[in-house]
Amino acid sequence: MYQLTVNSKFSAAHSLCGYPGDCARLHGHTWNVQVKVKGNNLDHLGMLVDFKAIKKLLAEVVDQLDHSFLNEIPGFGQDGMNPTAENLAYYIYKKLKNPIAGIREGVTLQEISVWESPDAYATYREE
Ligand SMILES: Nc1nc2c(c(=O)[nH]1)N=C([C@H](O)[C@H](O)COP(=O)(O)OP(=O)(O)OP(=O)(O)O)CN2
Ligand SMILES: [Zn+2]
Repeated sequence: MYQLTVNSKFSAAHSLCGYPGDCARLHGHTWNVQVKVKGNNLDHLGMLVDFKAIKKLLAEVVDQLDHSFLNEIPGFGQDGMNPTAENLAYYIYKKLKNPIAGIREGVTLQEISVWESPDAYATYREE
């Protein structure tokens, strides 16, 4: 099995609804995002998939989050999920699962990790 990893980041504000502390107030982070893709077979170039293809798909999602107020992004906020690192990892996973699978047969999205700070991150994968 081969595994590819691509990293990106974005800056965004959020507030955690119901949080019993200062994270309920408006504040921001530079969020680091990591995509892991897996598959068993390489193409004629010796690639699982071109890193550029993963970077392009990730950029499409990240660009929508960059310099946003996450609570206002559809799927988050009062009628949706609290914008925690866990829920951001889930959100990005759901956005990327099908596009990644569409790059090439046998290639699947393995997991998404989201860092809220250098010391704390959450990972979502389907098991
Ligand atoms: N499991 C989670 N716990 C927390 C999340 C989260 O997304 N998932 N988020 C927060 C807040 O967003 C908070 O802003 C982050 O706080 P923290 O990691 O503590 O970062 P700080 O920069 O504030 O560091 P300190 O060491 O607390 O000063 C909280 N928890
Ligand atoms: Zn926060």
